[in-house]
Amino acid sequence: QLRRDYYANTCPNVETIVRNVVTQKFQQTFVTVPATLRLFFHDCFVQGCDASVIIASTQNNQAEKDHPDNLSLAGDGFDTVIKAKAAVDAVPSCKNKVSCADILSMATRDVIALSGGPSYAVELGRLDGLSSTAASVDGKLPQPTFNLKQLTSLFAANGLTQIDMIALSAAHTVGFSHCSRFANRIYNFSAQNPVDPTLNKAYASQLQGMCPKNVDPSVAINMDPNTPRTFDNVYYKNLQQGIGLFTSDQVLFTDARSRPTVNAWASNSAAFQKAFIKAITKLGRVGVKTGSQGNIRSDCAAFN
Ligand code: HEM
Ligand SMILES: [Ca+2]
Ligand SMILES: [Ca+2]
Repeated sequence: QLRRDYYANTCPNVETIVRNVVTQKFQQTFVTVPATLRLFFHDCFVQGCDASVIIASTQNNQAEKDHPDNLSLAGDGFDTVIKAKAAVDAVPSCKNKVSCADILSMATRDVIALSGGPSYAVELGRLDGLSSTAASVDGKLPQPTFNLKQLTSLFAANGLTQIDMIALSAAHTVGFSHCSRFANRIYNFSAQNPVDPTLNKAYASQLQGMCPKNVDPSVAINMDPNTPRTFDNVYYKNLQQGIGLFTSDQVLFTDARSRPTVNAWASNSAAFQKAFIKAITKLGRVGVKTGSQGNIRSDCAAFN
């Protein structure tokens, strides 16, 4: 029931308003890109794309954003949505007409384009959800230690195919990770191999240099060491070289069932972009709320 022209009558300029805010925020900090993109993913996989992840905790409710899997969501993603919402609501005819879930979908489309990724038309018409609990996040988000089967089944639970999963994983072509998320691959990996043998040797020593054993837990490193600020298919070229940061990245090349797709997209950026657009459009349809299942929040971080 999502439509491209959902706001044509109520707020015809909404896409321009959001894009202007996102562009301004992007000029202030590149972190806007990965932060917004990951926020969209973590929203859609928990209770659907309904901005439940943006709700702040209160005395009576521990919200999704305070679940351990969401604590590393960067503040700039939340800030982008809050600022875009304020700009939309500053237009009298648009006030309280556009959902936070749709603003996050538009902002995600915009950050992908701003960082060199594909442009696409975004579907609209999501309502904002009426609940957000930390408990509801349990088991809903993929872990960096996941193997192909685990990744595929979690994405399948959201109506996404293995191909969609491989395409969406390319989001790791931008952004940062804290050292703890892959430390198991560079220290004490197994009895036979102190370092994960699927990791490129030079990259492994580089990672050990940036993430020494007792590193400050706030240290974060680029996930794509080659083009960290460009949304591109270098993600797949890296995997071919053993330069996938997480087990869940590298397994896409290590596992013979997904390797052909990685190889195809490493050598064909247009094919990757097409698959990515298809997959992120499907991601945006997950668990969409309509009618009495949701509403339009006046403050994205609080229920009305
Ligand atoms: C396939 C399974 C996935 C796993 C296991 C996974 C796991 C992770 C982990 C552990 C981090 C590092 C967080 C930190 O230490 O701060 C991360 C970062 C990130 N993830 Fe994923 N992720 C997956 C899929 C996705 C998808 C589908 C998207 C978006 C479409 C996405 C977007 C991002 C972005 C943009 C970052 C960087 C965030 C930043 O720099 O603030 N990830 N992911
Ligand atoms: Ca959600
Ligand atoms: Ca890149």
